[in-house]
Amino acid sequence: MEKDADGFYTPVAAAAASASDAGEEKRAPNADLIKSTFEVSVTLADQQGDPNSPLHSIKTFEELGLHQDLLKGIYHLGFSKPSKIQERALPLLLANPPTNMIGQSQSGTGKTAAFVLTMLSRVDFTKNTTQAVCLAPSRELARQIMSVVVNMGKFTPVQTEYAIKDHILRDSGPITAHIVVGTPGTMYDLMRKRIINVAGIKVFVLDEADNMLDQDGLGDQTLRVKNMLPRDHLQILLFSATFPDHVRTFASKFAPAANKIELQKEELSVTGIRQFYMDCKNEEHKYDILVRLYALLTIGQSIIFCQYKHTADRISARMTAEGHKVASLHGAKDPAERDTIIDDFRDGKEKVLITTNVIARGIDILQVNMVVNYDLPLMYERNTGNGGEGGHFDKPDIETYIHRIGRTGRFGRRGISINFVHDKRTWLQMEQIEKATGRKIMRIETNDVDEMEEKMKEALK
Ligand SMILES: Nc1ncnc2c1ncn2[C@@H]1O[C@H](COP(=O)(O)OP(=O)(O)OP(=O)(O)O)[C@@H](O)[C@H]1O
Repeated sequence: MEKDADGFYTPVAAAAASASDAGEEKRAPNADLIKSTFEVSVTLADQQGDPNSPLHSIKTFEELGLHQDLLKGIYHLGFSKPSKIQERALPLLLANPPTNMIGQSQSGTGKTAAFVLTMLSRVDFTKNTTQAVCLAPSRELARQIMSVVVNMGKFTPVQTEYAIKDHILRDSGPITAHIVVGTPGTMYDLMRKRIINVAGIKVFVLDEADNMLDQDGLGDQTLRVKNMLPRDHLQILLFSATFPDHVRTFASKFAPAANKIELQKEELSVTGIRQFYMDCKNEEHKYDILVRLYALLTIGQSIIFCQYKHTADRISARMTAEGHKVASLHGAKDPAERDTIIDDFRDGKEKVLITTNVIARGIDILQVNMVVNYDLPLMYERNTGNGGEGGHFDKPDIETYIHRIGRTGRFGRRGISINFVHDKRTWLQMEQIEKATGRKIMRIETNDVDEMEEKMKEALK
């Protein structure tokens, strides 16, 4: 991938420029923004011409009713044609009067641009007050969304601010940024303390909406934020690759009378991701196999998902001690460290990232061509007996599986996912995943490194 000066935009510069334009030297809003490598591969053109592809569109961006300054931003990012979700959603999102939207489209098909363009289109830049807020489940995703806002808004005077932990200086005054992106806990805090003035907010976006609304996840915090917002004239946008049935009903209440773009069950994951499994003998064997895969993991970049933080730490410490270069990231690390780890990975300084579900959703790093489910994603189920005390992890978490493997195969690229199974229980869990997603998971022999290599290289061709 070539990184020429034009195709490799550094949001830091734009953020600093927009901060100083507004005479706001004190709080450079996006000073820690990541570099984004918005590279577009030639194969995309073919896929965008295929009517069955989620990247297909018959319209151009010009036909979608976007402002000239936003079209410039889009082309600056190297986008030439909209994807299906962008083509279908944008005219509905931009129509007046504003209507709510529940938008579902496979991982890596460009949902972010759809809601970012809506926020940028709805902001009145003559008013220095917050008009659009966007919530995401992790700081990593919030920072990534912000880089899209800054990049797409490069030719607009947009002012932005974060609502993520440890970002806002304690003595900082009220936020006047047009668009605020963050995680629900911090967003709520800033609204409650009136650092964010909610009166002018007219767009409320939930990325990874099913996760943000889930009562077992961030549902309570998200609802608290919503209750702070003006009730009239608020356009609510919910986007995700998955909307399981138990969230769908709540989503419809949360965003009443919404336009809906939905996927069928069999369309949930993109076809460019080839799925494999490896039959390991036991937990220790899983580790051995991972180490044997190391050379393959570093051909491009890879993400290894574990169920627990301590597993991620343990295997990364062990691999590091054995001379391999890996990084680990999870929610118990402090925010500054998390930012450095993900930025280094994004920049390709680290090739293998061992992590938990914290980055299972939304993270867009085009060079990631392999995802390993070291542990399959499992759902916490509360016990039904004994007054509901306690619970256990036994059922596969289908949605998280879809999001995890979706960290590869972005926007038509090829990718591989490998699941480690090691006993009857994990085998059955994988079978359930296969059934629920309707996609075959192929076996790869664990003791034949050549076969492994051959199959994987073929899958990436
Ligand atoms: N019209 C387009 N042309 C070319 N590239 C695009 C286009 N729209 C989006 N992209 C690129 O495709 C990639 C995936 O987009 P995005 O991250 O928005 O996916 P998503 O649908 O939000 O996925 P997820 O469900 O995993 O969050 C990004 O790198 C983005 O820059």
